[in-house]
Amino acid sequence: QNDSPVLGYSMKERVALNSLKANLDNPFLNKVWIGSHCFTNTSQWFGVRCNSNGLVIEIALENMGLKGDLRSNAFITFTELSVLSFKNNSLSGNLVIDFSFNRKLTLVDLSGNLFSGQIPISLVVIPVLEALFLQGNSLITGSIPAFNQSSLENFNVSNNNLCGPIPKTRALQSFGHDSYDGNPGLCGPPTSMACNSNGNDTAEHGDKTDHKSFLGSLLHIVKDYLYVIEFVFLIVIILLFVLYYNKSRKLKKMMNEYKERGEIKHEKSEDDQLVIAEVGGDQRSRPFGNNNLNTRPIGNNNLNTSGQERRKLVFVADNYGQGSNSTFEMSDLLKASAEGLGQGTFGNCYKAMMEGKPVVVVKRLRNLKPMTDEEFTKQLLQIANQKHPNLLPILAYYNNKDERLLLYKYVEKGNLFDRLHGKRGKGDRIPFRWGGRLNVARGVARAMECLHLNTNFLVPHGNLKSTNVLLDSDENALVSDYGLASLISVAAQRTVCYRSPEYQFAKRVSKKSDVWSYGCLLLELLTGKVGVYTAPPGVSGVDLCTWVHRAIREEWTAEIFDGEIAVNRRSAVPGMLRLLEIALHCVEKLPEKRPEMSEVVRQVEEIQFKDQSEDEDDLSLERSYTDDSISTIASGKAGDDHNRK
Ligand SMILES: Nc1ncnc2c1ncn2[C@@H]1O[C@H](COP(=O)(O)OP(=O)(O)OP(=O)(O)O)[C@@H](O)[C@H]1O
Repeated sequence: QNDSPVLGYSMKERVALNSLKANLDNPFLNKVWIGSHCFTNTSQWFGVRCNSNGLVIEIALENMGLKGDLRSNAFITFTELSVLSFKNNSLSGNLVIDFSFNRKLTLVDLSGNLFSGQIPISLVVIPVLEALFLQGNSLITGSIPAFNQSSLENFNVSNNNLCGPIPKTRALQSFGHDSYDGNPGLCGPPTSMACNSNGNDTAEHGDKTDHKSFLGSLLHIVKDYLYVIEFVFLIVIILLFVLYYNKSRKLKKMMNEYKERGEIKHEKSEDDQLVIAEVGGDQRSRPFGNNNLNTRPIGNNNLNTSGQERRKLVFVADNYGQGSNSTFEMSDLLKASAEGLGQGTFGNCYKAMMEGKPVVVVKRLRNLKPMTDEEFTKQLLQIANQKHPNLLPILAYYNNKDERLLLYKYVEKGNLFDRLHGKRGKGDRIPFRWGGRLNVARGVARAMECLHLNTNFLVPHGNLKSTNVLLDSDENALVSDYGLASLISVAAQRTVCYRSPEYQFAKRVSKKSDVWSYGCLLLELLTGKVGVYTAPPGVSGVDLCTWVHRAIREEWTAEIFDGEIAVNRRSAVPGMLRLLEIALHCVEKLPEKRPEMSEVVRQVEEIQFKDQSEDEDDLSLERSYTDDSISTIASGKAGDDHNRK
């Protein structure tokens, strides 16, 4: 198979790519898929990436209006393929693709097409599959195969025509109903549609697409429900009785404990649980819950983790837990209106608004690795003890056996991703100029240096990206989510953003992978382009490293910098070029070639910012970009691959 060492690519893969090209017959691909598709780790073919052996590891052709179908054997040659994405095209035909030779696939995204047929069974046996997106094809039918890879972190088959019960595998049951919504024939948890007694969905077999048959089967459900309703009622009564019995027993025990310590004040159950509505499509405000925990804020840095303390909000930030306005209790939080902010790697985030209290953000942690309460508290306090003006402090945490929450101040100006990419092309966008971006680059570098230098911490950030950089009222950077990668399972860590090349092998985050992420963040700041790994659903991004290297190599130099900073012209160009050089140094393929964060801070701080008003009318932009400076960067720091041409 591997004829790559001699040629720099595999001949078989070349034949397969050419056959894919012929099959898709897309004018753009026909034009640009020429020459060698790989030369060791360099690919000039749009959407194709190769590894150092010249084998294809990624085919990503997204949002290109591609038509036609994908042959069943289209990918069997690509044994090293890790990422396959055709999202948001118009591909059709039966999805009988054979993936059994693609044992290294981590991401398959065929969402937003017109595929029909069943979910390929060969995907079930891919041991490292982390993400499968098939949503929005409308025509995919049949049942969901029993995916159960422990690596599977993202799964979405919504808005198709799937049917039958959702297999009760651990992996499939771990996703929310939104991964399955829009399939009228699917039943069983996590959907709210019950399956009938034959194990089939209540809407009969989902292959039937017409609404009439669906309505007919709905009547059938109602009939079935009438039969089981008495039984359910009986079960509920028994459960309530058992719950009541348990609760009163625990209450008695707790009262006795309090009595023994002469501390009895309130009568509350230990079992009171926090209930927070999950984030759904509907992001309207709603109350967090109506439980009434007996909680009170404790003083600053009160780190007592006894059983009683565990059920309270523990305030860990400076200036919290003392001032009358800033303090609040879990009961205030439970009464707050909550607005979903998003679903991230570490859990869901909510904005909580309490009457007369500061607005806070609650992060409900999930995917935590197994650890005792004490271990959790210890690690969390290590994170909370990181103090730096560019790190978003943790205000408080809540550690209960079923629920672990982190609380942060709500940062009004939102995140860097929205600042960079939001409202583009709209009249109300406030331009994000060079000075502001340089300030953010500096702030983030300092925050990362602080994390890397603190010998008591020594946990890398692990998930640096533009949505984890928040902007305070003066647009200073506040890095968030630092250290949380150390709390989550290794499987969940695989979803971290901006995967560095060595991450593919080591599967662990490190200081050097943080440096890589910082370099990618700089490229996002400089180009104003959405990175492929940070792109939210429905937005396509580019692989920033590949794109910038290619732009330098092919001398599209005037296109590298975002138009909004390009207007700063003469005064800014040397600084922009220097920052680009630093970014390219940070994204060196070999981790040992990347600089330490303290070196990066020194270099970024050396960049001088001159008042841009000096040269507002300067029209020498083109000249600035076509001078020798960019080619110097290309031949110096940007790595070997762009020197080859
Ligand atoms: N303290 C905060 N103030 C304002 N917005 C916040 C705050 N914390 C998080 N956000 C925003 O809430 C959204 C969800 O955040 P969250 O950290 O859960 O996910 P993420 O950053 O998109 O992904 P990940 O979990 O991988 O970091 C993001 O847009 C983030 O910028």
